Amino acid sequence: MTEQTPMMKQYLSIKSEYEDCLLFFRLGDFYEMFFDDAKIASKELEITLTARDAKKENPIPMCGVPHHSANGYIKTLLDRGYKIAICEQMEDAKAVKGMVRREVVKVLTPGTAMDDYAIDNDEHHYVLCIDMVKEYYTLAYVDVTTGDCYFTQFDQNNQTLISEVMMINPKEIVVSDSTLQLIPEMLKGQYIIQIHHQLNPLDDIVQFEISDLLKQQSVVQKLFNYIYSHQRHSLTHIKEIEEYSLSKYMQMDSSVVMNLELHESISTKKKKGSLFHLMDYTMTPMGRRLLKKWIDKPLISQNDIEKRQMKVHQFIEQFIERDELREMLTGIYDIDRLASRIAFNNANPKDIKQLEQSLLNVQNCLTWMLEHFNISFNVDIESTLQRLTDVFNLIDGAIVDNPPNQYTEGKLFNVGYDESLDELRDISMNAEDWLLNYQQQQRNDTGIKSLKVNYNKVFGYYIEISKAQLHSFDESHFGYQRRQTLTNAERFITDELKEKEQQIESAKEKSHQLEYELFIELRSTLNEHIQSLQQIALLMSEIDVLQSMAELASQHHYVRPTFSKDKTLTLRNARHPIVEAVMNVEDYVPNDCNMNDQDYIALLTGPNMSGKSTYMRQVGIISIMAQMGSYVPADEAVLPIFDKIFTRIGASDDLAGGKSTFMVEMMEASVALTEATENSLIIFDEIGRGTSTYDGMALAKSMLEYIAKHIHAKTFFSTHYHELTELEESLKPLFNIHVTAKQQNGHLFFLHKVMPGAVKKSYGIEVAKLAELPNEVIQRATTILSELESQQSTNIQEASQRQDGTSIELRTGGQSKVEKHVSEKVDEEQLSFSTLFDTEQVDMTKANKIIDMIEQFNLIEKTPLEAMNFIQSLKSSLKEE
Ligand SMILES: Nc1ncnc2c1ncn2[C@@H]1O[C@H](COP(=O)(O)OP(=O)(O)OP(=O)(O)O)[C@@H](O)[C@H]1O
Repeated sequence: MTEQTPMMKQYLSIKSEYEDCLLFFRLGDFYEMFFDDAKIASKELEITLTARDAKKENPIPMCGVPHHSANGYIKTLLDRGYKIAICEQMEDAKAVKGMVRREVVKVLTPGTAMDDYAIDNDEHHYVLCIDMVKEYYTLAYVDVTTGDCYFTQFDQNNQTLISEVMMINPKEIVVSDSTLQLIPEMLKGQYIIQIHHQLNPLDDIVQFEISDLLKQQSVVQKLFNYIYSHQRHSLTHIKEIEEYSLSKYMQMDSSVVMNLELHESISTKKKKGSLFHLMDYTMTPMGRRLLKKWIDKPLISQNDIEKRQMKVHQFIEQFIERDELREMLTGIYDIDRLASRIAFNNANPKDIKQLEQSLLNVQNCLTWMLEHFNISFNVDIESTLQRLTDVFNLIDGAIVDNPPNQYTEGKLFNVGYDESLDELRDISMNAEDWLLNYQQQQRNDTGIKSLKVNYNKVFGYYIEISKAQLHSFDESHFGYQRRQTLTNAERFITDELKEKEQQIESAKEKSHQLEYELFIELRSTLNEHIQSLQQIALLMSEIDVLQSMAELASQHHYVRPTFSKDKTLTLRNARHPIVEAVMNVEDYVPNDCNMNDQDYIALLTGPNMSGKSTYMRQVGIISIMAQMGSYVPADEAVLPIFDKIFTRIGASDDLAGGKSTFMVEMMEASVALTEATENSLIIFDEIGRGTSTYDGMALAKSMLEYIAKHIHAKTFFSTHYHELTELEESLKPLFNIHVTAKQQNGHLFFLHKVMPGAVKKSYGIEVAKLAELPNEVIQRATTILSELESQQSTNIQEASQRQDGTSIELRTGGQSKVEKHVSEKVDEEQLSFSTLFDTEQVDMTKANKIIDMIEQFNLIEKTPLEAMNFIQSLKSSLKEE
């Protein structure tokens, strides 16, 4: 081992305390990285890997980034999940002999970084801690940049965990070693997971409101320990932890967020094309974050939903006042994040001034609200106005209009804010006049008209006389001392000038120091108002989201939905808001939808590309929008309140998790079938197509039967298995609908209109033709299809003949019809057709007779008792025959 230089020793000693971080080690104008850190950083940042002591036996790998442009590099590394320790020089290298003292000033992690460049205005930056307590998952998460903090717990169910984590979308997840084993692979593949080690008592760390009960939760302790170990800062700005239960909101499985494109478009993975993007007419970053939260957590209390609707309604009605309000909202900065910066002592003078400007605009908005709208909020507007006036006056009286970014540069405070500061400033301000006077006086004394008094950084103030004037000049006579000789001039100082210079310099220095102290003081006074600021931010974000919903409804002609008590679902002329928004409004074909507690499974058929997915998705999206309190894209909307939504749409692989398309499909279906209730909405798009036709069809059919028998959830089920449409005969709640298309002159036209009944034809080959598959393939497919179709009809004929002229369809169809009517009334499996009528002894003629009698009797209209009596009499009459 070669002996390390003192600087490398210093590096290694600091690095040993930050093993899990990339250490950005400040050397002059660069941050340097060494050893493995350098190898990682050079690869990730695509910068050159060099070596220190290249000529020695063991050169040290090294790379670096310029200090002034480090932010971009840091952000890249954070986005890729690295932790970064920033180590600065704590002394002026020129002023010290030997090693400069260096210290780590901050540790940045993807979820705890507070700097502007590392955070996205429109999104929360949550750090999420997951823990396991008995058979519960406990989750605690916080956004240190805004102070929002939440806690929830639920049964140990990995699907629920995945859904909830995807909804939170944390920047990093913190777990202990033991919990790591339980975390589903899918989450490990998608999120940055950090292992948590140390645990200090919570009391030493937090200084915000926290109930004793939550304090005892190990997940809360672990979360704040993790944050504290990186921020090393008191967490005064963290808002009171909001505890919620998943059942307080509409629950959506993880595929809903993706399939209904709540956050991003499936095809582009961008915000554009998502429901969030469509709905976003907010004017502030705080509003934007709240809108996202409302999309993720639709309400289930009708009362709460209607309260929001009423507010949206007022904003819609008063559109002129709303326009004014929107204008005023534009001038409001991110008060939540400004408040957090104040609490973290990293707010600069510009931040404080932005806060002041925001408060002025908030004041205007709230006064406007009081004058023109009659909307009440959880926070009282008048008392909020009073509190914000206090903070506004504080800043307004203190900081100048255009302050510098740094509070070490002076010129921050208004004249009159502090007497001593004014005095110090007078000295430097008056210096100018003094110097002009002094120059004039020297010119008079020496008789040299071109004499100048000037200043430079190295020599301070000096008197300059040109060489041409020097011959007639006796410097000692005037007490001039030579300072510097130039080609054309000589520079002097005098005792008087030196003394004045010291006075000016020290006044300047003192005033900077005083401004710095005053700024720190102002910041800590503002710190006492953090809670008020956070309340103001919450109120403004709510106003912003509500006006945004009003703007959305007005611009797109949406309607206010109502909620049914009897499980009716009626949509008239409903549209898919995102699809509609990207095409001409008149090109979109609106559709109706009708369901009730008797008919609640819609089996949807239609050609590919006709609009089946769009139709089903629109019902899901409309339900979410309605339960957010928003208006919806339809002419009329009556909806049940859904407790949960499940979707299985399109192909999605979980290759990272090692699961095939079909496996994912079955898992998603399984979640829906086990968790859905009669108040849920299930959207299944072509379930079963990932396997053989018969397997797929069998699975699809049995799922539909299961939903009808056990779940009774509102279900939309699209399929290309036309055989399934026959279920309408036997499965009472199921009804067929189809999306229309027409074939004309060999061309296929999509009409996108949803109509009752099933389609008889798939048009698969016609759609393939539209996709411009080679003509030869299309023609061959047409031949194969007609061969298959004639083969199938021969098989059916043969089967009928084998049954000695008895139609199989009639037999099975008839049997199930009886079973259905009977079981619907008596709901006992043992009373099925076979046990009731001993099938062995019922021939086809008898079966048909039974069916006729049942239909004549109109069993379906009767009470269970009447039904039972009728069946008993039927049985006896059959026996007698
Ligand atoms: N109601 C509508 N009005 C106008 N255009 C529509 C409508 N519904 C769907 N479309 C258009 O048709 C395209 C295909 O729709 P969608 O994906 O819903 O078809 P699909 O029947 O589910 O197809 P596949 O069976 O191949 O999955 C959409 O991208 C949209 O452009």
